[in-house]
Amino acid sequence: MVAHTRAATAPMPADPALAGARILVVEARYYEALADELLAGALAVIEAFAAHATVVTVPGALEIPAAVAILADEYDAVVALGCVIRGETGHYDIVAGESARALMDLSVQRRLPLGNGILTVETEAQALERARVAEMNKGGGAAEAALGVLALKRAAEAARPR
Ligand SMILES: Nc1c(NC[C@H](O)[C@H](O)[C@H](O)CO)[nH]c(=O)[nH]c1=O
Ligand SMILES: CC(=O)[C@@H](O)COP(=O)(O)O
Repeated sequence: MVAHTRAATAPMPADPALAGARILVVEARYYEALADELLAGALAVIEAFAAHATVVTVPGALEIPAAVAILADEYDAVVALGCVIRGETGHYDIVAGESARALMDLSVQRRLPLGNGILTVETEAQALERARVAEMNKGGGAAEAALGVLALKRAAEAARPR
C-alpha cells in the first residue's frame, strides 16, 4: 500500500487546521517598493487561511535570521521576505547565501515551517516581476509554502501514536 501525504506547496484555504495559526512575517525593507509588494502578497494569503500575521521589519536580509531566532518560539510558522540584488562586489553572495543558509538551519533544527521569500536576483526588473502580486507573487508563494509545511507538521503530529 502506498500512503501519500500531499506535502506543502498548495494548502487549501479552507483547511481548518490552519485557522488562527500564528504566523511571524519578517520583512527586510532594503528595497521599499519591492517590500510593499512582497508583504501584500504574503498577508493576502495568510488572511485567506484565516491565520494571524505579526509583521516585524528589519533593515536587510542579513538581519532576518536573527529576528527569526529571537522571535520564532511564539509562532507556528515564519515567512521571510526580502530582496537581494547583485551589485559590483562579492557582497551579494554573502547576503543571499548566508541569509538562506541560516534560515534553512533554523527551519530544520527547530522544526519550524518557514517560507523563504527572499528574492535573489541580478536586476531590479527581475525583482519587480517576482515581487508584484499581479505577476509572480513570490511573497504569496512564500506564505503558501510556510502554511503548507505547517499543515504537514500538524497532520504528522496528529497521526503520531501516543
Ligand atoms: N545589499 C543588500 C543588503 N545588504 C544589507 C545587509 O542585509 C545588512 O543589512 C547589512 O550588511 C548590515 O548587517 N540587504 C538586502 O536585503 N538586500 C541587498 O541587496
Ligand atoms: C547585494 C549586495 O550586496 C549589493 O547590493 C551590494 O552592492 P555592491 O556589491 O556594489 O557593493
